[in-house]
Amino acid sequence: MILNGKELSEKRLAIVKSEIEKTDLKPCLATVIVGEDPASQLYVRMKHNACGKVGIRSVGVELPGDSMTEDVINAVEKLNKDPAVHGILVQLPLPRGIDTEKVIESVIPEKDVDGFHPLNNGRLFSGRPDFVPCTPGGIMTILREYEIDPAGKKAVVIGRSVDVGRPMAALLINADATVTVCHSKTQNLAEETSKADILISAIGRARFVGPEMVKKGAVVIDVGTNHDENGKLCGDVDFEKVEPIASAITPVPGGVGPMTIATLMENTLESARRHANL
Ligand SMILES: Nc1nc(=O)c2c([nH]1)NC[C@@H]1CN(c3ccc(C(=O)N[C@@H](CCC(=O)O)C(=O)O)cc3)C=[N+]21
Repeated sequence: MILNGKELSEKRLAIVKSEIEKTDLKPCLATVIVGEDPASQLYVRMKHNACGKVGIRSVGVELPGDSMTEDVINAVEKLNKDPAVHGILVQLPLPRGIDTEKVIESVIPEKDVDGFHPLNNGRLFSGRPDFVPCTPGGIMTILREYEIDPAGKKAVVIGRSVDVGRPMAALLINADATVTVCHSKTQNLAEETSKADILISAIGRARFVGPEMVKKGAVVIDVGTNHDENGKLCGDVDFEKVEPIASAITPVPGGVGPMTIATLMENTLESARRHANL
């Protein structure tokens, strides 16, 4: 079975749209982008497009690539204080030289629709999540909508990043899975991944996960957005070879990526609701 993130994201976006139309909420997402990385510009554009589709207002702050940490924090603090702004997203990665942790901590947790602030992280890890990071949040929505219950299953996450691997592990723990987190220092990765009932790959290497790493009947979730040697967009998983042995698998494109954006819209709507005490 192919887990159609594109289709599911459209369904979720339609729900967000109708919720906004039903209320007189005027949700607003602010994005902050530093420098001119074309991939980051593309992602931010996609987020603004999604806002436009569902009726979320969006404002974009663009700072030069040679900005100092303080400049970025100043921009964030303006948005913190602006009552019309409900969500703040600082596009990552930030240019080298900028203290990413400091910038993330400058976003007030109430507007942290990315779920990257340590307070929201801590809440997630203590089992009382508030804003959940959009990629792992979107993956949990995929699992729920396709009625894949992680409870009691063995889940293996490859990657331990703050934006994907770590919160993914926390969400799966909260959903009663038995969770293993693998990373660059893991010895015998294939031995670990082959035990997974649910395998989540967030490595960032084109077609790295082959069939020898996957148990027959496993659910395979591919977070990778890579380009292969021909410049073709592909995931971490060798889809052609893994799809036949998986019971369910997300494609790239059209899997996790669109769900990331849909979850960002949901988080922004939720923030606007709270702001209005609805
Ligand atoms: N503060 C912050 N929050 C993020 O959520 C964040 C970020 N920084 N930095 C970069 C990553 C990456 N990311 C993606 C979102 C959508 C797709 C997506 O929709 N991809 C399409 C394909 C798009 C294409 O054609 O390249 C798909 O998979 O179908 C991919 C990647 C959000 N990120």
